[in-house]
Amino acid sequence: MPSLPLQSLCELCSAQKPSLRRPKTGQKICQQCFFHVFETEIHNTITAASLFHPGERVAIGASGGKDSTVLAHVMKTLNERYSYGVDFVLLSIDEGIRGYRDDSLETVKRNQQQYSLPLKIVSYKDLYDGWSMDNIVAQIGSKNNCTYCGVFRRQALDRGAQMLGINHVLTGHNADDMAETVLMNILRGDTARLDRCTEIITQSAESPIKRSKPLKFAYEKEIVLYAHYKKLDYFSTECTYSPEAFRGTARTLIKNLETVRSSAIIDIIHSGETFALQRRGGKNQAKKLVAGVCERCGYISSNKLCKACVLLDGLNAGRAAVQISLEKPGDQDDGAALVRKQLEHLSF
Ligand SMILES: Nc1ncnc2c1ncn2[C@@H]1O[C@H](COP(=O)(O)OP(=O)(O)OP(=O)(O)O)[C@@H](O)[C@H]1O
Repeated sequence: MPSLPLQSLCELCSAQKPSLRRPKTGQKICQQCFFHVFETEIHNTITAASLFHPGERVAIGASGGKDSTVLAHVMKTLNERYSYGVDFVLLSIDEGIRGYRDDSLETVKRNQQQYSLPLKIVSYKDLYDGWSMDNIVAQIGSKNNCTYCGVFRRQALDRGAQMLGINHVLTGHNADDMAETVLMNILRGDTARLDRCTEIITQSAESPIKRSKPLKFAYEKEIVLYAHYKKLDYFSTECTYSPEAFRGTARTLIKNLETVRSSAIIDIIHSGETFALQRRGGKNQAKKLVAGVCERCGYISSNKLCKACVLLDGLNAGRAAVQISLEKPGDQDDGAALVRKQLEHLSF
């Protein structure tokens, strides 16, 4: 029997017919090899960063979307395959967005059964004086709502983890998200954030909880393919409230770059990781945060009030505008903030 031409076999195993072209490398490979390389790359990311230790309890931030569903599936698979000895728990935040989060939480509840993992759901309403995102948008409109949601969700994930006695939360941020963030920080001239945005593990003085991103090098297109071929149960509707325009523009740019050069996503992350940022004589050095507690809610904060309580004060007082500086120490002299300061000192 004549042998098949080489290109009609999987470029990795040379045994099976290829069923897809791998977005990250362009290789034509079979489904089994795709599963294997996708999972193994995540395992390598985990071991290179020593992300877990045996006996550790770790929460997976589970939104029901493709990224965190794939994350939960792969973490369970690798934990069993490589005996990490980690005790995983699904942790979901209910922001209170009707027609979006209520439906995606139903998906997480099914995932809980499918993966036999415990699930904890924490809601904004319970944590924040009865405010849900639907109520917040009804009061402030749809313009700044992502700011509220971001501050509240970050703290809610921490608080949920604390309720579970856990100090490590995984999120499903992928390589595309990370490349977008690098690009946004460059475009904003935000060198302080640029310095740390590619780190796989982050922990701030404002939180006792460690965050990590095991999908940091996983391409979004591969996550979608993996979820599709594994027939994972996930929720694919976008949030009903307005997305951040700046991030959306950076996202489109990344996607366009990817179509002409598939390695662009990894290349941007690599650049972000290896930039040597020039320090300006201590001017750009981060002020040391002194961790204290919020006078109002008692949660960790480096200011008198934590960011969530500052926002809640505004909401409870019926103010619409965001009265909060979301800058981190060291950011003050960068980009737009720097231009603003220079303009303030101009005299005519
Ligand atoms: N409501 C939530 N509850 C728990 N974790 C969340 C929630 N929203 C976001 N996360 C975590 O933060 C990560 C990034 O969230 P983002 O809002 O950017 O969603 P995404 O990129 O669409 O991810 P996904 O596909 O998992 O929804 C998610 O993968 C998840 O781990």
